[in-house]
Amino acid sequence: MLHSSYLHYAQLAAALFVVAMLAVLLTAYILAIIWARVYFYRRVNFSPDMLEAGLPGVSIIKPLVGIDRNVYANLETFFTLQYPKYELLFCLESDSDSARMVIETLMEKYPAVEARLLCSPILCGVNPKINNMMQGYQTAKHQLVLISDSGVKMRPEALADMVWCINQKDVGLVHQMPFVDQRPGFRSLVHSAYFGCSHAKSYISANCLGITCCTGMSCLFRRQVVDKLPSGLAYFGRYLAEDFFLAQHIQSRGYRVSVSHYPALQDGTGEVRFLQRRLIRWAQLRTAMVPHIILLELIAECLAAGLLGAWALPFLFPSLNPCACFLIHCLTWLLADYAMLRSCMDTAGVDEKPQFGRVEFVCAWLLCVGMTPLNLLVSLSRSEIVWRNRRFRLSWGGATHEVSSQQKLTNASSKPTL
Ligand SMILES: CCCCCCCC/C=C\CCCCCCCC(=O)N[C@@H](CO)[C@H](O)/C=C/CCCCCCCCCCCCC
Ligand SMILES: O=c1ccn([C@@H]2O[C@H](COP(=O)(O)OP(=O)(O)O[C@H]3OC[C@@H](O)[C@H](O)[C@H]3O)[C@@H](O)[C@H]2O)c(=O)[nH]1
Repeated sequence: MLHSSYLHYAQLAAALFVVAMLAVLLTAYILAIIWARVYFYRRVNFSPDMLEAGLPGVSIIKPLVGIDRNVYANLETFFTLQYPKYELLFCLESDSDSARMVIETLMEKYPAVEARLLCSPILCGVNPKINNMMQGYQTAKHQLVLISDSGVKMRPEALADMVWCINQKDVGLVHQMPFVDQRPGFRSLVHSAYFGCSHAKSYISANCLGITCCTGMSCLFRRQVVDKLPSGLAYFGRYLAEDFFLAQHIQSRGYRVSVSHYPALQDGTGEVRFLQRRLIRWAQLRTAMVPHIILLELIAECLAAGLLGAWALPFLFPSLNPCACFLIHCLTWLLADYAMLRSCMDTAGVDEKPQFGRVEFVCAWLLCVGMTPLNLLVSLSRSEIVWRNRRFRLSWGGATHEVSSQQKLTNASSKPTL
């Protein structure tokens, strides 16, 4: 008797906790949607003083391996940036890389843009992206450095925006929230539904709470802060999640990390299974660095939160039907996700009209809602990370070692710096 009343009180407490948690999640989600609607695509103007003093130069490092989808069109956007002073540093892992021809064609088409092609990666750690970028970093002329992944497209005004953000008080790093270039097709919609809904919700909430959450696909930072480390950017070569540690380092030096008004436009036309592999890899990185985060992510997802709600609400209000609670929860989540996606799109500009229908969106959304918890669970079951033909093993905290490499740095043995 005593035992069953304890059980009842424990269940009551758990149900109240779940309902309170769902209310917090919903409120946080609504705030994140409003934040995105107000913040993204806001036009900024440089102060006359700053314009008079001259805008700072930016060295843009583009690490490239092979040909990505739409590589020509995406890279071309870096030759047409509306910014007065920048250099492009294309970093290849070998001079026979297939991306070389594309870059040379673009360099010929835009001779006025300062651009260099580098093909001698510097082996300084396990992270192949850092190894590749170091050749550009060492020769970069400017104090502001932008790391920009190969598959990212840049709007003409985005670089100026990032420079404006980094010139705010105490800002040491500015990153673009990963999003997707709006293209027709179901694959692109799945990418948009993932990055514009579930990912945007976590990314924005974390950043608004002051939690370091920075993806290295597009981030601008002050070189002088990184160069305080004896080996500079090379220091982060020991981690696979160099972006997380870079942002942490910059914060530890007393600088703020801020989000650009323009999300990063990834290509998003790749196959869904590749997106899934990438998300599993990212989840593996997060698990190694901040293990408790995965539990939080799982319960902040639509399905888990819905199942918890479908138990807790009828427990508190026995007249409620669990199935109805679950369906209403999913519908609310779907509408919130759609609102978030629209907030991440430039509704007043180029993306004014979505290039997809409602039914298509619901299908893509269902796929993402099912895929996200599955990815998190798969990530927990794996001990090795595979990234572009290389296998790695992570230790708790994020330090990494390579298990095997099928694709060695071509120049590794011939350069004295390696
Ligand atoms: C409606 C509100 C829902 C809030 C749910 C918040 C739950 C998750 C909170 C933070 C997770 C953010 C994940 C963003 C995606 C990051 C993508 C990624 O994995 N990128 C990696 C590769 O580029 C990168 O190396 C990882 C960087 C970020 C890791 C995030 C660590 C956050 C640590 C937070 C710990 C305290 C959480 C307390 C939250 C209230
Ligand atoms: O072996 C490699 C792999 C990748 N890269 C470059 O690194 C960039 C990102 O590569 P991918 O697109 O494969 O990977 P992701 O988009 O998942 O990267 C992301 O996750 C891991 C983080 O360390 C990265 O900072 C982040 O950009 C590309 O520009 C790619 O060309 C290399 O230079 N060498």
